[in-house]
Amino acid sequence: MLLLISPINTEEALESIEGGADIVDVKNPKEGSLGANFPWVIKSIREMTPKDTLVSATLGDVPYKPGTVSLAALGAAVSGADYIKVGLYGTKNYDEALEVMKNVVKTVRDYREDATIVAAGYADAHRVGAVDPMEIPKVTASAGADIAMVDTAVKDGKTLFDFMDTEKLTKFNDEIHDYGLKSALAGSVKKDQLLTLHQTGCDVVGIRGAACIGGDRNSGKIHRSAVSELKKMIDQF
Ligand SMILES: O=C[C@H](O)COP(=O)(O)O
Repeated sequence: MLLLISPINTEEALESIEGGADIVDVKNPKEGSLGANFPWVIKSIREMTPKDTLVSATLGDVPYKPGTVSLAALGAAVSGADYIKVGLYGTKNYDEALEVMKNVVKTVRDYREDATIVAAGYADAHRVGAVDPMEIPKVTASAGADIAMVDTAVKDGKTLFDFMDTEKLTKFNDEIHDYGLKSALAGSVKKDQLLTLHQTGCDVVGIRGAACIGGDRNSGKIHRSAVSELKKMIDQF
């Protein structure tokens, strides 16, 4: 299982890198769960990150506007993101989510064929009217994307496991693996939940809060000691 850490600026990116993150995921929590950061922040973080470490960028909790989202995806790719995450927030169902993802895939592949494209749904989709997370593996495969992800839309202390139990998470992971693709899971994940996530077959775990001093994704700052503790735990599995 790979460790994806979500910094908001170059200072936190350095802590993520020094702590041993496998993927440095540039994010802007002020704009939501998968809030987008600015192109120059993505560019600076790509420049400071070792070449063999992937840099990811979130496009935001996106609306059902395939054109707008495609342009955002191109912006992330041009800024140097290797890994592009789309939060399928404003898409209410499979068809809408697929339409957005197909256009993102076409846009990004046209610019950079080897970019990794992530379709992210929300475990608590019912709270915001978004597409059912169990549709995400099929959306990912049908759109030609690479990774099916689940995060939580509302960061109010509830974790991924409050909305999806291990049986459901295992089903999600099995389904995306059956397509020959990979899974990523996030949602206020705590260090004592890592083993369970690994056991469900998760390929990438996404973390911000638990990598911050004090464990708060908004008021805290990512620190290398917290990142390396998470990394050491994962490496033991
Ligand atoms: O992509 C993963 C997210 O940044 C997870 O953030 P969180 O651990 O604060 O829920």
